[in-house]
Amino acid sequence: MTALLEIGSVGRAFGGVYAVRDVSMAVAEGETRAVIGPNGAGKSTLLNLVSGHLVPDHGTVVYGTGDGARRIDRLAPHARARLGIAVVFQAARLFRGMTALENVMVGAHARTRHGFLAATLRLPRHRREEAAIRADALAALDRVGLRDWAHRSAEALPLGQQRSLQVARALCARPRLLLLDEPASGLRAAEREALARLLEGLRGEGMTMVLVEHDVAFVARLADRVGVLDLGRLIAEGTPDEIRADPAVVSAYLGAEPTP
Ligand SMILES: Nc1ncnc2c1ncn2[C@@H]1O[C@H](COP(=O)(O)OP(=O)(O)OP(=O)(O)O)[C@@H](O)[C@H]1O
Repeated sequence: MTALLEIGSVGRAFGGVYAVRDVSMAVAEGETRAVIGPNGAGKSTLLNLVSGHLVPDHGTVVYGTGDGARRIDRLAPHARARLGIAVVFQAARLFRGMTALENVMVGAHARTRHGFLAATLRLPRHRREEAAIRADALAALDRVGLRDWAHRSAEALPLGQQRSLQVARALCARPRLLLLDEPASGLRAAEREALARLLEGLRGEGMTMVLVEHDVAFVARLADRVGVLDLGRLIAEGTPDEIRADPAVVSAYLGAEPTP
């Protein structure tokens, strides 16, 4: 197995209390890895340690393969984004007053040389790049089923489609590693189904994903392997079937003893 992401004994405390404690995890290239656990288990904290929105108190985060593998745990989020790490946040971080298309185009600017400001100023030499980004953004919208919404206001979209829009924005940055923080939370059954299909499609294309979730059924369907956090510690790791049969997981996460 070639690991694309290797988390080594990371710890992060808030006010003296560890939210993530001594967690190690290797995610193979092309793998879909889920991280589950009860409220406050440290799932979002762990994801933020990978995205760069938090820096670990100790431990390492190594990203890349072969000669390209490097420590990223001190890099700022935008630097990690440039290396190919994209995030779909739980709360829709959409730019208000912008269309769906414009919101997705912002994602593509993470990988371009000139950046968003230069593009916004519409300097002549950026116009060609801008046209390419626009085409990419339209393709990403198409990919997530939102092509017809391209010119509508992003904030007018229902929650499920706002989530899909965030996936489109992340894809437009052409990520090598996609991090998703509770993507199914708050979605209605039909929206959840649409999202699961979209993520299954990405998985089929070999995208490496780390997915933080509450919903065990959602995870079981998508993940190659599942890590279970409880009180900041990784208490189990395995395939969805192994995890569901693990007594430690059943008692910690499902809050019940396994039935005999
Ligand atoms: N910025 C912060 N400041 C203080 N405490 C924090 C911060 N972020 C997280 N924590 C604490 O760290 C612990 C883990 O939180 P985290 O959000 O990572 O858990 P989680 O598993 O994602 O929970 P949930 O499923 O409820 O989102 C919690 O006790 C939380 O209160």
